Amino acid sequence: MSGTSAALTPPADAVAPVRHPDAPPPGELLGAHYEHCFGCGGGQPHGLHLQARAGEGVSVTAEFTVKPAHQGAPGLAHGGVLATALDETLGSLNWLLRTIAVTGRLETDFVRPVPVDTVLHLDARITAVHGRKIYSTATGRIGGPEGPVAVRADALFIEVKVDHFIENGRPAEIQAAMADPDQVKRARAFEVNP
Ligand SMILES: CCCCCCCC/C=C\CCCCCCCC(=O)SCCNC(=O)CCNC(=O)[C@H](O)C(C)(C)COP(=O)(O)OP(=O)(O)OC[C@H]1O[C@@H](n2cnc3c(N)ncnc32)[C@H](O)[C@@H]1OP(=O)(O)O
Repeated sequence: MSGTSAALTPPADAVAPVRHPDAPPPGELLGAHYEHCFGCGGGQPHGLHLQARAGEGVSVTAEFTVKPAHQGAPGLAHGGVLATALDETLGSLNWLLRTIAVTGRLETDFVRPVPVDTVLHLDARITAVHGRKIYSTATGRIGGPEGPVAVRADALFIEVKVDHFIENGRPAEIQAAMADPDQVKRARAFEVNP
């Protein structure tokens, strides 16, 4: 069972994504966008610690090992955790555009059960851009990067400004982030696109 809703089908006048000239080269780790992010942050003890790597064009790869803490049914990954891994991998694509964007819609197909200790090989790419709307797709394979697809997702990310976080985030974390020069530098750099 699979299929993509109309909201995730790019309109006819959507354009191909353009890799930013300053995007990390293929093979390079992208790094966390925020230390306490549940998906990628190194400072988040309960997080997934996903590390995405730039691929060719506007694509990324990542590996996620399913841990006992990620179970839904006995010995099997929880679907929501797998969706999080897909969401995070898809979100990291926006750093190749140097655009800050948040998930508007995420549609996930769960094709095969994923046992604990499995390495999920994630592969994601941006398919089209229409104004602030960024269309993307991802797969998660098991048994190796060329193994069978266990999960897949299509997504729509929406471009936002840094103010999206400043206006909506809890003040304590926003103040801490704004006091961190690396975080501010990283966030502001993405607002000055050529
Ligand atoms: C110095 C301070 C430090 C801060 C620095 C931080 C740096 C962080 C860097 C990077 C962060 C990346 C984080 C990635 C984390 C992984 C990904 C996530 O989990 S993100 C969290 C989950 N997502 C949300 O929380 C979104 C909640 N939703 C919203 O805030 C709004 O709904 C938002 C921004 C998505 C859209 O609201 P609107 O008012 O800006 O725009 P409208 O006009 O509603 O939509 C624009 C277009 O998009 C379509 N659209 C919007 N939502 C849609 C949907 N759900 N389905 C289909 N289309 C949708 C609309 O139909 C419209 O299309 P038409 O231009 O008219 O063609």
